[in-house]
Formats: sequence, C-alpha cells, structure tokens
Amino acid sequence: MALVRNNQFLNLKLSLPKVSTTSVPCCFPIAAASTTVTSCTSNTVSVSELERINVLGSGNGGAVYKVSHKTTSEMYALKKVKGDMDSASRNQLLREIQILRLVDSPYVVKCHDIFEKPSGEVSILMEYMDLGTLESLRGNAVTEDQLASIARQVLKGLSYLHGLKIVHRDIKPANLLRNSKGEVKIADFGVSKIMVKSLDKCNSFTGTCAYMSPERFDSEAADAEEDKSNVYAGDVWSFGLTMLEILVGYFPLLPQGHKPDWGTLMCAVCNGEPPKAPHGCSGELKSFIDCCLRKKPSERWTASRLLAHPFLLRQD
Ligand SMILES: Nc1ncnc2c1ncn2[C@@H]1O[C@H](COP(=O)(O)OP(=O)(O)OP(=O)(O)O)[C@@H](O)[C@H]1O
Repeated sequence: MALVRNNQFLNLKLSLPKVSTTSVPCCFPIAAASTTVTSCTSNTVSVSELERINVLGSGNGGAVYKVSHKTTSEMYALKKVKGDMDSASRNQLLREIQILRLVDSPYVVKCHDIFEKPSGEVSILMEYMDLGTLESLRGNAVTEDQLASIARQVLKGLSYLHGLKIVHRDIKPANLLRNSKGEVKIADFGVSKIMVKSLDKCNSFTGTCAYMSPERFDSEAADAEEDKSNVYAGDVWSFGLTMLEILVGYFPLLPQGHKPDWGTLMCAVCNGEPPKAPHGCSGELKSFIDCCLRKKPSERWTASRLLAHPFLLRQD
C-alpha cells in the first residue's frame, strides 16, 4: 500500500500529472510539414482543405475541433497538440500515434491522418462521433438492451485491442464516443501501451485513478499475486465500472453525489466489496457486472469471454 500512499496527490479524474516540466523540441518520426504527413487509412485529406466549425472539447494534450472538409462537407474531429511539451507528454503522444497507426477496427475511433507543423504542433484527424462521449448518457434512463448494445461494441473493441497486445489503460465514459448510427467506439490512446513481452508490466498510476482496478491501485499487493502479467484485466475492471455508471447514472464506487477523495476511493477499490448492479436488474446483468468487477484479475473475465456472456447473447 506504500505506493498508494505516495500517490495521494494524483488527480482522481485526470490522467497522470506531468513528470517533468522541461520543454524539449518536438520532433516526431513523421515528416515535418503542414500538409498531410501520414495516413492511418487510405483517405488522404490535407489541412488546408479543412474548415474549423467549433471546439468539441479539450484534454490534457490540447483541444479537439469539429472541422468540415471544404469540398465534400464531410465532418471530422481534429485534435491539436502543441509542440512545446515536456518529454513525458511527448513520449505519450508518440505512443498514441504509434497505436493509432496500428489499429483499424469498427469499434475504435478511426484516425484518418496525422499532420505535423514545423512548429512541432501535431494534429490528428479522426472520424467525427456526433453524439460525443458516453458521459452524456449520465442521468438518462438506459435500458438493459441499450446497455447490452453499448457493452457489446466496447468489448469487441477491447477484445480487438487486447488481441494486438494493446492495453488501453483509460477506459471511462469520457473515452467512449457514440454517433447517431448507434455506434460506440473506443477513443483516446494517450496513455495506452503495446505490451512487447508477455511479462511486461503496466505502470500502475497511468490513466484516470477513479476507474483503476484494485491491482493497479495497489501494485504491491498485485506483485504478490501469481497473475501479475494479466495487464489486460485492468481494462475490463474499468469497463465494468463504466457500464455500471451508465446504468445507475453516477460513479458507482462512491455514494451518489459524493465528491471523490483519494482515501475514500482507495478504501472502496482495495478494501470494499466490488459494486453490484441494482436490485431491480435482471440476473444476467447482475452476473455480467459481477464477472467484470472481480477483485482478483485472474478471476475477472476477459473481454472475449464476456462477449459470450448470456447478458450479451439476448440480441445481436
Ligand atoms: N472523434 C471525436 N468525435 C467527437 N468528439 C470528440 C472526438 N474526439 C474527442 N472528442 C471530444 O473532445 C473531448 C476532448 O478529447 P481528448 O481526447 O483531447 O481529451 P479527454 O479524453 O477529454 O482528456 P485526456 O486526453 O486528457 O484524457 C472529448 O471529451 C470529446 O468530447
């Protein structure tokens, strides 16, 4: 638990604080030009063809804009990250770019292109998800069938990523986007990691602390466990919490309306019983949440196994 205590300053809602404040020149392994640099798909679009419509949001790395293609009127999301970043943020962006180039799934937000300006500013052109994040579902009454449809798509995305040895490490409502076609996709690979060797470990305190699994919260205890190599199970815990949050309308590890503080959260995750689906839910949904939120990573179901859970087999 020492590591947990040492990390009390961490923001509960945001990604890791910056490790270093030293600015380094930004030089990515992509051609330095303000035109199209690298294509994640075959659709090549140049920055000069894009018109900014409005700001969609902003994260640690920079702002995301809704942009329109001047001739086709096609909408895109353009994430801009400034060049004057510290080395930790630069490495994070490099990892994100590496993963975006690798992935191609209907359950992961598509990256069309990556541009870099001579100033070092990097822009990532993505498919536009017009209904925004799953956070907007909070407070809406979500039916079990709707939840099953969301869960199925996110799990297909996670199963795909885990098959490529990619751990997302920041699954939460704010990183799952939806569109008016009923599609739900995984976004934001800012803290994700490709597991090179089978025994690679994940940095425990990466991502949003509130959604961290018990083994990531208390990595010393996890080290004592036999299955510490099961890094993918952390994504499943975060997924389970996210599904429960959408269902009940509030962050399920804390009482409704409770402002998260480090101590309460740590006790709830490491010492408390995992949260459960409410009484009125079907037995299948209760069991599904239970399979996602087992405290021991070895007992938690994998994303692929969850896809065959009875809760998700009721319709497809
Ligand atoms: N492809 C997209 N389509 C529509 N909206 C998007 C898209 N990508 C991002 N957004 C919006 O922009 C916001 C900011 O996204 P971004 O990935 O930069 O940051 P974040 O996930 O909120 O924070 P951080 O990266 O610091 O964890 C999102 O919360 C979402 O509302």
